[in-house]
Amino acid sequence: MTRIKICGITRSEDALACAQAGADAIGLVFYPPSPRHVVAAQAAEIARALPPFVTTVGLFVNPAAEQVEAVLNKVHLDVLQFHGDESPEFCAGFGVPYLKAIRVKAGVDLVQCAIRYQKAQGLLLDAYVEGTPGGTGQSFDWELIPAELSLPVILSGGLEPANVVDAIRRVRPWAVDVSSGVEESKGIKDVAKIAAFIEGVRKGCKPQGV
Ligand SMILES: O=C(O)c1ccccc1N[C@@H]1O[C@H](COP(=O)(O)O)[C@@H](O)[C@H]1O
Repeated sequence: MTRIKICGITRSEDALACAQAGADAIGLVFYPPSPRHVVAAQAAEIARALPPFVTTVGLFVNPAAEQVEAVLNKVHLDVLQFHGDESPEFCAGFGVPYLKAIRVKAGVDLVQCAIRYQKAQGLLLDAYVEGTPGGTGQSFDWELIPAELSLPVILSGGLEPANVVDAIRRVRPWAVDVSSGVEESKGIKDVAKIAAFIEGVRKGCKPQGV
């Protein structure tokens, strides 16, 4: 079954709703310009509210190493997600597994990206939108994803209940990641959309016609 990460959680009740609906991971955004930004104390409270076996992912965009260390000292994060121009050495420097986000547009060599970030747990593929590092609700052309990559693919960018079945059937990613598509407003999740999204993932994983 394709794993599910729901990102941009700002409230403990939303984190719990994700877990209860069957999400495998939640994402906490440590990027101050984002409308989904959380401070460390808030993130620690959200992480503590989670039941066992739900992974917490911390998202950063071109952070200073001290910023990541400061968050790690206060919040239990299982995985780091780097969404900027961080080098492989920087990403690997915290002793915590990481995902590298790549903003996909025509001409991006994803095979080379997977080789460059070979120590990552996976490549998270998001839409390239000029001037915005992510969380845009925009999707990209999934045909740009090579059939074979040396890292697991986490598909993101504009996923929502209405397109996730097709996304899974076409891309067959290791995991999907959604933020805008399950929101009621920026940073506030919609429980019905989360349930519909997860149902869509399950449907997309089944053989067609079942
Ligand atoms: O969520 C944000 O505000 C954000 C800010 C900066 C970088 C990434 C961000 N979110 C991530 O973007 C992708 C796609 O999100 P969406 O579903 O299209 O809204 C996802 O990985 C979010 O975690």
